[in-house]
Amino acid sequence: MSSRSSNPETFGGIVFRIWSLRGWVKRARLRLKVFQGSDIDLANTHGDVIKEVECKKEEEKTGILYTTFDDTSLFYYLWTCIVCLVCLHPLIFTAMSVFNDIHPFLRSTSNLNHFFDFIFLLDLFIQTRLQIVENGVPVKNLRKLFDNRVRSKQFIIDVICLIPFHLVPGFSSSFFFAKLNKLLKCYRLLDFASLTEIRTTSPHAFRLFKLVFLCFVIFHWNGCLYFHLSKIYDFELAFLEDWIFSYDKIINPVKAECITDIPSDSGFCDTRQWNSSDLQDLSEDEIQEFFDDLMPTEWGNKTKQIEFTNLTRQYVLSFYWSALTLVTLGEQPSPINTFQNAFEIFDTLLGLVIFATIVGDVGNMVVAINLGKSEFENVLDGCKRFAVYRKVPFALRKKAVEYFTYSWAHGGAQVDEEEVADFLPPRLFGEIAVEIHMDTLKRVKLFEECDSRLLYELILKLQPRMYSPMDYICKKGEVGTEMYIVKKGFVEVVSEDGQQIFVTLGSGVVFGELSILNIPGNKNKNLRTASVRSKGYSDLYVLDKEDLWEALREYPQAKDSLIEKGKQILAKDNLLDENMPKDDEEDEICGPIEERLTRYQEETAELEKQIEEAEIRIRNSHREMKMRLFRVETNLIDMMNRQQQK
Ligand SMILES: Nc1nc2c(ncn2[C@@H]2O[C@@H]3COP(=O)(O)O[C@H]3[C@H]2O)c(=O)[nH]1
Repeated sequence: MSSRSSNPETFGGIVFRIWSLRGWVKRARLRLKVFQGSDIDLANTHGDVIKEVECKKEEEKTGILYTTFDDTSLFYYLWTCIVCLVCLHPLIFTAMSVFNDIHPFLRSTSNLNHFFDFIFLLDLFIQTRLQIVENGVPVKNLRKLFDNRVRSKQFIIDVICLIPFHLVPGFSSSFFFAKLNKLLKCYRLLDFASLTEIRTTSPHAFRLFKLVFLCFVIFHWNGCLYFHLSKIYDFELAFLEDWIFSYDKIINPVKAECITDIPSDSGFCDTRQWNSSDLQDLSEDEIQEFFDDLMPTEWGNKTKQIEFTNLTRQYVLSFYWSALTLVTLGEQPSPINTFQNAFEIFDTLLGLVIFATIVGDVGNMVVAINLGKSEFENVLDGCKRFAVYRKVPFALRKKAVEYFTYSWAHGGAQVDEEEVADFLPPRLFGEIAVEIHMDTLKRVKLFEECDSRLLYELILKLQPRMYSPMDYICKKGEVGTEMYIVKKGFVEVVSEDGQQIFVTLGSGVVFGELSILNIPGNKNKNLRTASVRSKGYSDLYVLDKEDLWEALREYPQAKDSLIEKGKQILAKDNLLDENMPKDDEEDEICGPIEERLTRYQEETAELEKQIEEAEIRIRNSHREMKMRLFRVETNLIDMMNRQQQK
């Protein structure tokens, strides 16, 4: 008996031990993770490593069966365009099925539906292979992509869209209900919009198109709903109720033609002035009688023919009613019963929202389109006000205004390069800058043999600047602080009084380098050796002396080659004295000793600050480490105590 009763106890004990051991392992792993911080990733356990290797193997497989799609690729964009075009079919024709005259067309094109379903099916497949980004890396593993898609809401929508409701009894008789599920696929239009937004170079035009399209869809559905309601009310009542879609609107123009054929003795000769309001006092039966008696047979037949034959007219009038109501322009026939009132109220509210959205959106777009221009105009106005306030001579004021006009016309003020540079990562902006400026820099003879890495460094430091006609860029005898590269236009090297032109420099030429290169033997030292002025409007790149030297410090060979070329120019002008004692180069580059001392002081202060911060960080992490160690130790002791107790 005792052995029997001890058995369950032993079993329970074993289970308990396994359970507590599992708990301990779990906790220990968790603590290890906390202790080790983010450096150790527990996902790299044996099982996960095997999984990852399998994933990698699968990703490496090639061939059409293993293709995945990148949502930023051109292929995916074009495919989205195709799907969106197919989506337009249910979006337009589901609502239009309220017009009976369109049914023959819908029946004749029913074969196309299979093709559209095929496109939707293919889209569902492609979506299951759409790459996702995990930890910044695109995932290409098919199983992962499939699992991810299947778990998304869009997958459910895609599946619902593929249900063939036209085969389901009860739905098959109505095009509207048979196609209703396909409308869900219109979420792909949003995908198309966001993809286009990224790709387009005319975002404002696209946003305007999007707005117009949205309005069209809302007007379209509202117009079709209005026509459907009129059908429910029965069109004949339109003679009594102006609100309902009236054939009168269709018939009147044709009626005018028919009336000419009506015999004068038919008692219907005054029909030219005929108006539905004349019949308002009559009952429905009386109206019917009136028409049965008075209308000539020919006219009656013609009216019947017109009924439901003029689809375009029906649609256009319904759309027109819808657009007028939704943009709350008014002047629509008044509703006469509660439902019509409710419908009108709903439409008016919807219209107000749409109207507010349109006005707001269009306003924003116009502001965005003109933002650059209005900012530019503000600056120009400010400049004019300043010139008037400071009594600037008319000729100078004119010159300033002309400069503004030229810089606007040549796109200088339209793009804020600094804003773009701040937003983009430095490397990427560097690549863009290289692409833009390299062409000019390569044409510069001075940089012909320069290391391409030096050119890259220089490009990032170039500043664009524009000069007006006859503007002096530098004057002889001034201290040189920057050098220039002509991007566009011409500059003239002239004598001090500006009367004699020595040489005219065009695109790709460098000037102003002699006074900043600290060429040994330069008689003018760091002073400009000539005056330079802009011939017409000229676009220049400006390179600061400090920036040039900072770059040259890293590339001594390039520095030597630049100095050698400078020497050649100076020798040509007899401005080079090889016997001149060599200045302390450091002094020349870095400025006078006081300046250098201030700079060193600033740099030391900055370094001290950094060291202090680093010390604080080390102390904090030390304290944290100690606490973690303490916790681990306590846990280990607890655990060992518990083990001993057991
Ligand atoms: N002195 C001189 N300078 C020239 C000539 N052609 C172009 N320049 C440039 O004019 C610049 C004037 O300023 P810098 O002396 O710094 O550098 C000079 C040269 O880069 C020339 O024939 N003589």
